[in-house]
Amino acid sequence: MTAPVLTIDGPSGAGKGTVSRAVAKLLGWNYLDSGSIYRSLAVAVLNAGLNLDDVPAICEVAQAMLLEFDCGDALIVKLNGVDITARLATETTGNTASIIAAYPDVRAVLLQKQKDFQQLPGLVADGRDMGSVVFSDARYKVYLTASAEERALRRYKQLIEKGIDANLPQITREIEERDRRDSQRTSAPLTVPEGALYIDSSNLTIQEVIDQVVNLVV
Ligand SMILES: Nc1ncnc2c1ncn2[C@@H]1O[C@H](COP(=O)(O)OP(=O)(O)O)[C@@H](O)[C@H]1O
Ligand SMILES: Nc1ccn([C@@H]2O[C@H](COP(=O)(O)OP(=O)(O)O)[C@@H](O)[C@H]2O)c(=O)n1
Repeated sequence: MTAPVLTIDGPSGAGKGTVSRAVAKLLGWNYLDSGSIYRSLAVAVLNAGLNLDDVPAICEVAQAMLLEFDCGDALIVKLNGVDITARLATETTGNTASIIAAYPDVRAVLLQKQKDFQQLPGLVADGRDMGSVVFSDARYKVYLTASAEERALRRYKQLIEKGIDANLPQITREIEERDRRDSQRTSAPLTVPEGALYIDSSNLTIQEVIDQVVNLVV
């Protein structure tokens, strides 16, 4: 039996990670935070001091990197044996991830690493192209969004809570820039997958979103 997949795609700060983790826990399913794979590669690329337009070198780093995920209450990620969890959350990492994620060759190298997460009893997969490309035949699909102002405010509060210095106007600009880059790239752009349940969470609580998503499956 193939494991059923629930995909949750959407822009930065929409609540994908929060909702996906909660839904995976409620269903007892596995969880793939595909953005953390792109973010981990961004850390590896920054560590190696590569130029962000050196695609062959980025692909080489992507192929060689060894990632370990510990999906307990909080996600812990190790890159080649070193805990990089704290560096994953920064906006520098997120923006770098968005730049290198636009290269089709880079996406191709990371494809199988993501597909490997489809294991019984099921998978909740969060990202930009989960329902459109990586798990295009998923049984359940959600597109989760919110206004750019609301998403910037959420991200700002999240960074401050983590003790990371943050500036709201700058985050708003970066969110808009990332939306543009993620939606306009030619390879696996951010899009509403066919048949997806569309949820605008601007005026919904986290619990209300979780309820809508779980209702799709049970
Ligand atoms: N519906 C909501 N209402 C208010 N805050 C939310 C909502 N959904 C998520 N958040 C908060 O917004 C922040 C970003 O959520 P996150 O799950 O990291 O988004 P994404 O994975 O889409 O980038 C988190 O601090 C989270 O608690
Ligand atoms: N499936 C995915 C997931 C992330 N990404 C890229 O990786 C970046 C970081 O992803 P993320 O999910 O951690 O970002 P947030 O939504 O948490 O800000 C995104 O801006 C995308 O450019 C992607 O291209 N495809």
